[in-house]
Amino acid sequence: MTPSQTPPSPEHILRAPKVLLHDHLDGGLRPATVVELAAEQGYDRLPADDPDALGAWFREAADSGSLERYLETFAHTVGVMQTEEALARVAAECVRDLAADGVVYAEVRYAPEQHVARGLSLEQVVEAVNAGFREGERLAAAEGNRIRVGALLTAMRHAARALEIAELANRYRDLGVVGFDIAGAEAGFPPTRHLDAFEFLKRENNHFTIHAGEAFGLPSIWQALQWCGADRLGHGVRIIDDIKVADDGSVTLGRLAAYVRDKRIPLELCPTSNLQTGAAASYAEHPIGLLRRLGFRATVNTDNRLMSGTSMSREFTHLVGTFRYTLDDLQWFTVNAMKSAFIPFDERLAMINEVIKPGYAALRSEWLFGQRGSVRS
Ligand SMILES: O=c1[nH]cnc2c1ncn2[C@H]1C[C@H](O)[C@@H](CO)O1
Ligand SMILES: [Zn+2]
Repeated sequence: MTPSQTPPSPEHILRAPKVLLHDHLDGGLRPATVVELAAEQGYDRLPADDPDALGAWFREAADSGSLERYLETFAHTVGVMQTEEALARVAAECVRDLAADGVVYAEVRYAPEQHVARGLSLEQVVEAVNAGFREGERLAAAEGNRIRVGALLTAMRHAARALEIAELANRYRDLGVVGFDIAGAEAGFPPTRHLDAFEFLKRENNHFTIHAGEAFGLPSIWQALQWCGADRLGHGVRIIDDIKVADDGSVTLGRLAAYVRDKRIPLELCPTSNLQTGAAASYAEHPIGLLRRLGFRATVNTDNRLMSGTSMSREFTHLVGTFRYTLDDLQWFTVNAMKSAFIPFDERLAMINEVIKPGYAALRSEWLFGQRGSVRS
């Protein structure tokens, strides 16, 4: 048995370099931080004051089988992220937590319009988060975990501020913001409501992803790609509805699924989140297994670490346990994600060749030679 035939250990999964494209800043707070920020800011609506109980509350409340109910839990995180100090703290902790989990590159998203309830301007929100990200990168490096983080600015699809947020993302381009997104309830809020924002970004040669094909199916994916011109799909998991597997195992792709695969459209898959919102019934039945086999540009993501009680290592561990994935598979997902990032091509390539591939090669060689550090002794 070689490392290419054996599922990796939890320790190897933790240390494997990982890339995360779909993670919400307001979905990844430490429970203890929510409690402390609520006390500092006089937020008195938390459902629990003890961090463990609060963490359990978020996971259970988000586990409803409905995206709309899942989204209700964000009132409590957004509720305590209304000052520059709170935003910078949450952003710095996010980066340190991701880095400690072995994430080497991440794009973290949030909706600036949700953080202005106590008087901050959109610019102040973006600058506070950026400052927190830079501080988190510095602290993580000092802890021995190097990571690079870019922000994605999200507009809420039920609101009407998408163009304004797209313009904001464009203004902060090269200043920490690498792209744009829309999120929120999908059914009843098609992405074409925000065409002006997407057309603006295309004219500016900027990048965006769209949450599509999570709670609603193919029409949402089709609009996101063919009307709006999304570079990536947030989730996109319902593309499975356009794939037929016959009893003899033969597979037929519909026109849209074929387009997604042929054009190498990145799918930001979030397995645990999908189980909670009812988009998939179990890890074993999650479309990621088939999409990986068919060679779609599939990536693995956390979506909301707090609401899903997850991390990149946990997502990988579930997949390894379910599909017997090896280090080769984890490298494949990671390289897919790095290829799909919104930073410049030469920087993506350098991350792949200088960080990701050597990182996986080192783990394989450790496996072959027995134990950590034994390669040269
Ligand atoms: O999985 C999701 N689908 C749609 N919207 C989502 C998801 N996770 C988080 N959001 C929303 C709630 C957050 O407040 C917002 C910005 O991060 O994005
Ligand atoms: Zn999401």
